[in-house]
Amino acid sequence: MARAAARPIVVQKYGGTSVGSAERMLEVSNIVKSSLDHNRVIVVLSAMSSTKKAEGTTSRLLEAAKEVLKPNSQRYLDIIDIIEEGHLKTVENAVTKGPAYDDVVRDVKAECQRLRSFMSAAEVIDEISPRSRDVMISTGEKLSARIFAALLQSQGVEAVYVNLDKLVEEQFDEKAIDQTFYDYLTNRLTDILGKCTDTQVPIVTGYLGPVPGSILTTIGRGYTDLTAALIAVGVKAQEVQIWKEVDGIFTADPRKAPKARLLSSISPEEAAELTYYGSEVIHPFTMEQVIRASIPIRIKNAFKPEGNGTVIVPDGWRPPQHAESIEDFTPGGTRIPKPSAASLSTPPHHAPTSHPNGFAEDDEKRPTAVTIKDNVIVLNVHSNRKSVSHGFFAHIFLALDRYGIVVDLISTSEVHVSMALSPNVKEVKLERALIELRKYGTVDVIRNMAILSLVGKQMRNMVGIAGLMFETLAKHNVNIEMISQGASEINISCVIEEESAQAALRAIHDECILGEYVE
Ligand SMILES: Nc1ncnc2c1ncn2[C@@H]1O[C@H](COP(=O)(O)OP(=O)(O)O)[C@@H](O)[C@H]1O
Ligand SMILES: N[C@@H](CC(=O)OP(=O)(O)O)C(=O)O
Repeated sequence: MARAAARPIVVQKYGGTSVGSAERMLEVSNIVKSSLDHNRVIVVLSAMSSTKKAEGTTSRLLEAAKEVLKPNSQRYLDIIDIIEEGHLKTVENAVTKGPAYDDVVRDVKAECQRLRSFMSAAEVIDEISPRSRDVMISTGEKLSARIFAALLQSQGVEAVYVNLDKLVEEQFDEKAIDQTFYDYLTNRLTDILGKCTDTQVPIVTGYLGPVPGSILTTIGRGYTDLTAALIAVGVKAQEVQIWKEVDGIFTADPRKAPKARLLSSISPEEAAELTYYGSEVIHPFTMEQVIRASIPIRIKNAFKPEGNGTVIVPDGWRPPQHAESIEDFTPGGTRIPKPSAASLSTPPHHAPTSHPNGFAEDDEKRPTAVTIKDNVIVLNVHSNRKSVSHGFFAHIFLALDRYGIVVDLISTSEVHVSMALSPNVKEVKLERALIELRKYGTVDVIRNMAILSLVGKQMRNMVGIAGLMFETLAKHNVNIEMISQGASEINISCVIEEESAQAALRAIHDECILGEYVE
C-alpha cells in the first residue's frame, strides 16, 4: 500500500465525443489502464456525444427541457427514450456480462426513469427553474460515468462511480461566486475523493452539482474541465489531462488555418486569451484554478493517444524532483528518454520537445497563436455632450449591465466609445439596451463582425508586431473597424467583417506566426 500511495495522481478528463460510443469507451479504458501502471488515476467524464457536442446527450437534455414547457407536447419523453436506448446499447457493447453488467443496466434504467418523473413534474407545474434544469442535465454525466465505471469493473479494475450531484451543500449567493466558492468545492471534492482507497479508480461525474445561479449561466457548457481542475487542486495532482478530439492547442484553429502547427507547450495566460477569444479548446475557468496550485494541464487527443499533446505550464512551475525540465517531466515519476515512435504507445508517458514558454528556440520573436471570435456586434456610441465624460461611460456600462450584455473589446475617446459585444446577445435585451443608450448619444449598430486576436507572451517585448499585423491585414484588403491593444499585454485584437475573417486569420497566421511574410 505504501508503494501505491507514492504514485503521483493524474486527473484525466474525457470529453463527450471521446466516450461517445462503446468502441470509444473501450479505447479510453485502455488509456486509463495503461496509466495505472505508473499513476493513481482519477477519471472525470463528460456526457456522451456520439458525433459532436451539439448533438450530444447534454444538448438533447437541454432540448427535452425546452419541450417540457411546450403545451400538449410529450416529445421530451421521446427524447428520454432515445437517450436511454443509446446508453443501454453502449452498455451492451462495452460491458462484459456479469454482475457489473446487471447492476449498470438497472441503474441506467432507474436514472432515466427518475428523469421522466422529474420532467413530468416540471410539466405539471409548467416551470423549469435554473436549478431544475441543472438537475436535468446532470443525467448526462451520471449515465456516462456510471457506465464507464461498470466497464472497468467488468475488466477487473477496482473502479468506483462518484456522483457529484450533492457536492454543493451550503447556500451561496449567486452574485458572489468567487474564489471562496471554488475553494469550498475543492475542499468538498478532497473530502469525497479522500474516501477512495489508493487502489480504487474514481470515475467522477464531470457535473459538479447545482451551482448557484445554474451551472450553465455561472460556468457554461464545457464545465467538466473545471471539475477536473478543482479535483486536481484538491488531491494535489501532478497533472490534469484533458482528453479531447484534437491533438492539443495549435497556432490557429486547424479547421480554419491548414498550416496551423501544434504547440508543445503554452502559458496559462496565453491559453486563457485564446479560449476567451474563440479557440475554446478548454473551458476558460480551468486555467485560473490550476495556475493557483501550479499544476500543469495537458491537452491530449483520445483518438491518437500516442501524441504528446500540449502542456499548459504555469509560470514558475518547477518539474518534480525526478525531472530536470519540462522535457524530462512526465507524470509517471520516472525520467524517460526521448520517445521513439514505438515507445509512444503508453499514453501519459511522453516528453514535450520544445521550449517551456511555448516557442521553439528560433521562434522566440513570434507571437504564439491567432484566433477568431465570430458573431460579434459592434456598438459605436457618440456622446451628445450633455454629460461629462465619466458620467457618459458610467451610463453606458450601467445600461449594458442591466441587460446582461458583455463587452469583449472596447476602444474610447472622451466623447466616443466603440464596443465589441460578446456573441449570443439576446435581441430583445439589445433592443432595450439601445433605447437607453440613445439617451446619451447617437448609436450605430454594426452586425456580422468578428474579433481577430493575435496572442503571445513574447509580444510584451516585441517591437513592431502591431505594425506587422495591421500591414498584413491592409495588404489583404481587410477593413478594420476597431483596434484594441494594451488591455492585455499579450493580445492585440481588432474587429473585422465576419466574411473576411477566415482569410484574415490565414494571412496573419502564415505571415506573422510562421514568418512567411512577403512584401
Ligand atoms: N488554436 C486551436 N487549437 C486547437 N483547436 C482549436 C483551436 N482553435 C479552435 N479549435 C477547435 O476547437 C475544437 C476543440 O476540440 P473538440 O474536442 O472537438 O471540441 P468540443 O469540446 O467542442 O467537442 C476543435 O474542433 C478545433 O478545431
Ligand atoms: N457535457 C457538458 C459538459 C462538458 O464539459 O462537455 P465537454 O467535455 O464535451 O466539453 C456539455 O456538453 O457542455
